Amino acid sequence: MSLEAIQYDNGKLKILDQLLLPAKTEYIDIENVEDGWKAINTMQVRGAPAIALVGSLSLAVELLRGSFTDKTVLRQEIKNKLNYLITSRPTAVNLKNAASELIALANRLEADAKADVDKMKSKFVFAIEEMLIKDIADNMAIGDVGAKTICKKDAGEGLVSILTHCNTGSLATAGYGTALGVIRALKATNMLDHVYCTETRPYNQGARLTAYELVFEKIPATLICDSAVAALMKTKKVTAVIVGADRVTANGDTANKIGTYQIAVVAKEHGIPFYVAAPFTTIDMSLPSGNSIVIEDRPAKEMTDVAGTRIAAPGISCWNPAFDVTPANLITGIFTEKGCFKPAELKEVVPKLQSES
Ligand SMILES: CSC[C@H]1O[C@H](OP(=O)(O)O)[C@H](O)[C@@H]1O
Repeated sequence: MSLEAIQYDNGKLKILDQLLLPAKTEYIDIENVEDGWKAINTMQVRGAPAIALVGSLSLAVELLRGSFTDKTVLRQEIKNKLNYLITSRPTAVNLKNAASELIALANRLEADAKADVDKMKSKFVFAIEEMLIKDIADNMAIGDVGAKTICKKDAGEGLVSILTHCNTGSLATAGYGTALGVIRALKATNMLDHVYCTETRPYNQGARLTAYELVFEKIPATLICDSAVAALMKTKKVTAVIVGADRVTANGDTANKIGTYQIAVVAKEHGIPFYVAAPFTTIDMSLPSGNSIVIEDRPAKEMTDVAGTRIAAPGISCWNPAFDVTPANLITGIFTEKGCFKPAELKEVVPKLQSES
């Protein structure tokens, strides 16, 4: 059983407070949208897919606690709450996509003369619960696509060693993970030799979360400093780099955790393939390139303090962007549940696949 970032059962929502990991495993109740917004904004829960799920589920639990007599009032309430939720963190596209789909669903349900307001609410909540189940299935498919691609193109005769950055596992999704899902799939097919995970300063998703997941599942792994990536590639075997994504634009540029861009540059220098793993809906065709992605700035305190103790010199100014953008020319392929695509293929394949779904 993997570590569960989200526990949802019949209208009750709990999240694992990831700010306390790995020292403490503590779940907190999410009873409404305000709780959901705060948990996402403070990064008690994080990871693009998990953010979308917790935001949507926080609305579901709030609606289940409330009662409505009018479908128009319910639809407007849903729209207001979702537009508020997407202000919690701007860069990852998953919550924005979920909000757009759920607002469109609310409009359809309001227009459905056969559904009264109670039926509208129950159908809306059921749709959110289905998102949770779909996320788990999609993650398994991403893992399968990634593992098969790497085994076919990069493994050669031997086992593979993978470098990953940040956390993209069960603590960032509803289950198997994205980049870490590919690693799990490689392990499951006995193709994995070793995993290197970066600390991922300043929130330390790698040291605190990815290392925790890898140790928990007895996956052979080594933690490295963010600054050790080039030396690792120069001195040890790295078959491929696999990272997650918060948003992929139409030309294949990808926003991901700060530090991803420099890993891609160093991978190019060493001739190591660089893959992105993400749900298909992370591809945002409305943005032509990475220049259009809003990059979230986080508080300086997340850099200057470690475990509540200040380590940076008082008075120093800080720049703490949560993400950076890796240009498409540094990306070998993008693993999604619908297949592996080269960045240059997106403009052609994405519209076709979107029309099929
Ligand atoms: C599958 S999670 C995608 C993405 O989210 C992480 O960012 P954060 O921890 O700030 O939410 C990181 O960029 C992961 O790659």
